[in-house]
Amino acid sequence: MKRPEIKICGLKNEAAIDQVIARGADYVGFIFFGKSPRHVETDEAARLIEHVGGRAKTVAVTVNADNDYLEEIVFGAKPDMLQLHGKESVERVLTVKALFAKPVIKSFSIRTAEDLVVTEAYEGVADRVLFDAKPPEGAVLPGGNGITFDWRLLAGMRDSIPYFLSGGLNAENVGEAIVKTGAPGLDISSGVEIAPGVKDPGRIDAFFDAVAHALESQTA
Ligand SMILES: O=C(O)c1ccccc1NCC(=O)[C@H](O)[C@H](O)COP(=O)(O)O
Repeated sequence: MKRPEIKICGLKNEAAIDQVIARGADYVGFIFFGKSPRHVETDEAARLIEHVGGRAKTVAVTVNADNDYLEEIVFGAKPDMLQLHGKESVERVLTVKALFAKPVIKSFSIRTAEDLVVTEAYEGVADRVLFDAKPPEGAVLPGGNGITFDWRLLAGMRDSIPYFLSGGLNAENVGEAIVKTGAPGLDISSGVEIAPGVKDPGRIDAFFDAVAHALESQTA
């Protein structure tokens, strides 16, 4: 089985960035959403992205951001990619790509099979898609809620589109997620934290160890 690409989201300091990259993260995500405990200001993100220094792809995660905010992020922080984690339409994704010339990851909230149907319209429009769990009613955050969805819904997705499986992944369940979905990408945030917005070295190591173990078991 091919090793899935791994994206660690919601990073806020150099030590956690260095650790996840050393352990093999392919993408590191920075949250630009004021209500999130993982939010980073643009100047802070610029420093962190400079610190990454090309060792992993850097992703700016935004939620229904307007052009002014995207411009501030793109030119201020200089991420490699934009993640659109709100209710951005196909047209909005096309506009963002045309205006800012950055690859786009479009996120979707998934609970039922119908939630996946709408994502088809974005094929060939978004560069990658990310399937996250639908937040609970009344949740403040559209992502980073640490909840899973029914991975069986992804049956048949294996080859059709490069996607990240996201939502509630952690060291305990990532092996099962890999086996059940064969996802080409995995995305995790709160599963490697000890408190909202606080990444934990032990949990980061446990997560990467669990991924390695699952892949070894597959090839054995
Ligand atoms: O993580 C946040 O606080 C967040 C806030 C607003 C929009 C998106 C956000 N996270 C985006 C991600 O890509 C997370 O990694 C994804 O939702 C999975 O989070 P988790 O279930 O905690 O692993």
